[in-house]
Amino acid sequence: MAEPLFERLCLIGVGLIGSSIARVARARGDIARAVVANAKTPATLQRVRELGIADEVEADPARAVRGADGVILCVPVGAYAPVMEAIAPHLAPGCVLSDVGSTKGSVLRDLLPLTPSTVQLVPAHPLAGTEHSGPDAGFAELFQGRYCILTPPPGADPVAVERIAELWRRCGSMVETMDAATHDKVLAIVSHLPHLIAFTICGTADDLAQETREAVLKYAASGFRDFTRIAASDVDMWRDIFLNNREAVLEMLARFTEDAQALGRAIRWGQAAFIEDRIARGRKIRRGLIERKQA
Ligand SMILES: NC(=O)C1=CN([C@@H]2O[C@H](COP(=O)(O)OP(=O)(O)OC[C@H]3O[C@@H](n4cnc5c(N)ncnc54)[C@H](O)[C@@H]3O)[C@@H](O)[C@H]2O)C=CC1
Ligand SMILES: O=C(O)C(=O)Cc1ccc(O)cc1
Repeated sequence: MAEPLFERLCLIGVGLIGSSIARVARARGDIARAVVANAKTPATLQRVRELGIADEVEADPARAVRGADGVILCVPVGAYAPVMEAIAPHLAPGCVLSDVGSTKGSVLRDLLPLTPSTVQLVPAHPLAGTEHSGPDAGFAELFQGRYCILTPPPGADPVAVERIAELWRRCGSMVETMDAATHDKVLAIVSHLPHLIAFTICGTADDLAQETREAVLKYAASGFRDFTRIAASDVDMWRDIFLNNREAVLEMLARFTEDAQALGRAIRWGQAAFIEDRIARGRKIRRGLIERKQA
């Protein structure tokens, strides 16, 4: 077996993503010699102890990071600033600081100014997840065959970047690198806008008159059901994503609204060719995605 990448890997937050990393580390043995878990609530800490997925469980984030050569923030992105304030003075020299957050410009904004010069910041975002949250929701196979995007700041130490890249490869992921602004634009359209639409459509259905709403729930076929799956996602996490990728989400929402209104107009005026074109584009994109997966 290869040498562990980290002697002491500290996970701040052990929900779906943090506990999945802990599970992979436990299952493989070549990611960290010891995993230290920190969480906000005593209930989560207790559950992590019961699950036996970490070597140490520590309630105080400042104590948790002491002596760690790797630290990964696995909390909602809105919690980064206060968490970083608490841990920054206690990060060991030479430590690699990473994260798994869904927005990346905000990570540089919140972490870089407080990162000691002896610590290397290498942000990451595994494009893998579910609508479930908490330590019980995690599983070791979550990252397998999925992309993980690294957004190292300009001038990042290539050795530190490679260490985080190798961590994700050992989790089964395909690693890509891009700048934070590009990441945030791409994710706004492929992930953040679809969630915004799902939350909204469920709210719209819920606002309908009692009678209609009941019929919607009773006859919910796959279209509406697919939206309800992602609309079941964690409230804190998604509030923080929207607030921390504001510009890109609003830009994609504006484009989407314009396009949706154009389709609405075509329906109003009976423009069959326009409607057919929009549907055909959707089919083409879906086919392309499936072909890429099979290739
Ligand atoms: N859920 C998903 O599908 C994915 C989530 N992410 C990102 O991963 C991060 C974690 O998400 P999940 O594991 O899904 O969330 P989760 O809700 O399952 O777990 C979050 C953890 O953070 C802790 N926490 C929350 N607020 C905190 C605070 N103020 N201070 C300290 N700890 C705090 C919670 O106690 C919990 O242990 C988020 O930044 C999210 O954007 C990235 C990829 C996929
Ligand atoms: O459950 C789903 O469909 C997801 O889209 C999961 C997800 C949520 C947030 C991310 O930043 C990445 C993946």
